[in-house]
Parts: sequence; structure tokens; C-alpha cells
Amino acid sequence: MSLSPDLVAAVQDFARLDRVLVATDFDGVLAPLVQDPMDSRPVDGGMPALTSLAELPGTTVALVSGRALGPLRELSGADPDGPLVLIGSHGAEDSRSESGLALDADQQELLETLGDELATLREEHPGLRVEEKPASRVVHTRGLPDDEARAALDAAQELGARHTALDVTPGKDVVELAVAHVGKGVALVALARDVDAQAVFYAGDDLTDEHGFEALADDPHTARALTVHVGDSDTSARHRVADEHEMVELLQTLLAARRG
Ligand SMILES: O=P(O)(O)OC[C@H]1O[C@H](O[C@H]2O[C@H](CO)[C@@H](O)[C@H](O)[C@H]2O)[C@H](O)[C@@H](O)[C@@H]1O
Repeated sequence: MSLSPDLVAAVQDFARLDRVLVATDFDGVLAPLVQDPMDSRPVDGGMPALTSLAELPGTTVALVSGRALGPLRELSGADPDGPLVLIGSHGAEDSRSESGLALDADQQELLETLGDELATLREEHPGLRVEEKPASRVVHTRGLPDDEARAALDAAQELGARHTALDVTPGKDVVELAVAHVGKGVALVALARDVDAQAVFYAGDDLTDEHGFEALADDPHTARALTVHVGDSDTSARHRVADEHEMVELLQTLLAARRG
């Protein structure tokens, strides 16, 4: 497959603007989905294209991910002194802020309670895996038989529903339970306003990215966003590409157009 003519035309128009924000999700967009989250690696070409874009005038580039900031930097290979902005934990962490994520006492206590209850859940669902992040725990079921995965995800959702202060976010073979939540949509619109972008490019593959696409479309400052869904799921994005390799082709097309 190759990029649709509509998408190429939209990229050419976008590339002509003076100040733009180019943002992408990480897992399922730059890096193929794998069973162990720490085995994830970006496909060749994506990160170099983003870094080159970020070195051009009037071009802010951001990775906007559900990942915690540390693993996002490690797995993407983004240079800590480089030009890329990293937004982690679905908007709750930002590489531009020195302070990191501060939880209050109630949130800390809830995170500990969550850890205890998930330990019990793992005894009932032995295949379930738990990823720890600064403000959340993620229940992973990739690779489990369908009925076991469904039962474990339902149990995680029920646990989340019992604690009303928890924010429950389903994703691809995951349910995330967070004691502090911002959301990709809020983070993207805020970043676009911060850098006074005339237009935003955002690419994502998961449910959390749909919130991003919708928030961009709803805000008058970002309503012209060039949104791209990766994969064949239902989406409110304006365009789509098939997979991470087409994503690289798209980023390279944008880079060439912006270099003029
Ligand atoms: O916003 P993203 O960058 O797409 O991050 C979303 C979640 O990505 C990770 O989970 C997903 O990728 C895993 C590794 O490929 C896969 O095993 C899992 O099934 C996917 O849902 C990450 O582990 C989560 O913390 C992120 O929230």
C-alpha cells in the first residue's frame, strides 16, 4: 500500500505553514505492538524523520504517549538534550517540566491500595501482567487466550469501578487504572497553544488517541488538525495509514515537503 493522494495533498498544505506542531503516539504508530512492553522498538526511519523535522524552523515535534516518561525516552531513543518534546502518562508527564509528577497523599495511598488489590487479582488470573507507572498501574493481557484475557480485563474494570477516584482507560489488550489523569486531548491542545501552532499533525492508533483526535477537532485553535489513524479500526481521524512502515513513509513525505 502507499499513501492516499488526499493524505499527500493535506501534508503538502500543512508543510507550507510557518508554525506547526507535529505529534505522534509511540506504541502501534512508531513501534509495532509486542507482548512485553519493554521489548518494544521503533521501526527504522521514524525517529530520524521526527528528529530532522524538529530541527527545522517553526516546527515543534512531540511524542505523546501513554508510556511513563522514562521508558518512553529509553525505548524511543529520543536524545535527552535533543529537540523533541516528550509527553508521557497520557499527558500527566511533560519533558519540559523539571519537577516530574507529584502525587498528593490521597493519590499515593490509592496507588498503594491499587497495588495490593492487583496482587490479589493476579492470584485469580495468573496470566495477567501489571505495568507500573508513576501515577497508574496497567493490566496487560496480550498473548492470553481470549476468554482468560476478557475475564482479567473485566475484573480490572470492576476494580476500577469500585474506586471512584481511579480513572479507568481501556486500550489494546490493556486496562489502565490511574490516580492522576490528564488525557492526550488536553495535553495536545495545550501544547499547540503553548507553541502557537497554526496547525497540528497528530497520528495515533488506540482509543486514547481517539480522545486526542476529538479534542483537536473541538478546539477552535486546533480544529484544522491533520489527524491520521494507524490501522483499520473505526476512527474519527481524517486520514489513515496501514501500519508503522507507512507511518515512516508519511513522516518522510512531511519532512521532504517542509524542507521544500
Ligand atoms: O500511547 P501509546 O504510546 O500508544 O502507549 C499506550 C500503551 O502502550 C503500551 O501498551 C501497548 O503496547 C505494548 C507493547 O507493544 C503491548 O503489549 C500492549 O498490549 C499495548 O496496549 C504500554 O505498555 C502502556 O503503558 C501504554 O499506555
